[in-house]
Amino acid sequence: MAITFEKVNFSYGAGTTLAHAILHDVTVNMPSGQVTAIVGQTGSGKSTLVQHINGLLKPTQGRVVVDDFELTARTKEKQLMQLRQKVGIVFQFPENQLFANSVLEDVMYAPLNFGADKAAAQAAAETALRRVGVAEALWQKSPFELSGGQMRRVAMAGTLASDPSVVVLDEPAAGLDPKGQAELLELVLELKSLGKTVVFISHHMDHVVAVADQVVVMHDGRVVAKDTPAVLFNRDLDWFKKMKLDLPKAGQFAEKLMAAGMKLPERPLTLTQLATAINTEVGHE
Ligand SMILES: Nc1ncnc2c1ncn2[C@@H]1O[C@H](COP(=O)(O)OP(=O)(O)OP(=O)(O)O)[C@@H](O)[C@H]1O
Repeated sequence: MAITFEKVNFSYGAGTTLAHAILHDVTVNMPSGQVTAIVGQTGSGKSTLVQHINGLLKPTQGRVVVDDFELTARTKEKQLMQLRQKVGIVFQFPENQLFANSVLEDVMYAPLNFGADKAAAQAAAETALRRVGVAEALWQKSPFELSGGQMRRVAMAGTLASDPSVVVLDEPAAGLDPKGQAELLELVLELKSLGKTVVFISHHMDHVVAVADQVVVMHDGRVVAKDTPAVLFNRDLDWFKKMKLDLPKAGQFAEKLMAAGMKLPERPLTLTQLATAINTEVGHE
């Protein structure tokens, strides 16, 4: 499912004296079945942008089209269920997304909410928990007894259990160790191989190099570039400094991949290749 932003402007508190304009004339498309990474310095509007994809936020002006669904300032709350069935989102702070007494119950919520019966919801939840690597021993525990990395995986399973066509991940690598990061990237590639459209926000340029088909760069609420990683990371260093993006690390990562005999467009990588490359890059956020 393709996603298109057309001249989207967004202000928190629109129409009040506290209006705070965040997105300015954002026009960008995220092609169906591909992985789009959103990068940009902190506060550049990345989370605000992606929260438009499932209608958590609505454009103050302009429109967002997801497949055949059109989201505008006039879209009614009750129409949003249709959009939310297509789009699953995992938030930056996944603990805010967990609520039930047990991990399994938590992950069953979305399929139940979208009309699955209990047996089907449980089967979907179990498949999703296995896919994201949550051990069966944890399924009856309270989600709040888990580590940050485990909570993130449960939140991810909760999103995948209803089999959305579009998966949006807001900084999914936060709180994951290098092995977890490599597994996450592998999951992103697996979602792509299942035909899903994946949008992920990242501060890890190495992750972006590894899995993104295209990279959207945000700066002060505007989209300032949309390129393939190979084209983007060949830009002039001063441009990256201006955008406050950590290119040297991405460059080193790309060099390491190439030294290991891989060309940038040559993907997917294996889990071992990703883990090796990421392990040598530990130390940044
Ligand atoms: N609920 C809100 N009300 C008012 N302003 C907000 C709200 N949420 C975010 N903002 C402001 O919007 C701007 C963009 O925030 P956003 O979270 O979209 O940036 P980001 O690029 O995702 O940042 P980060 O990388 O730190 O997560 C920031 O100036 C932030 O202070």
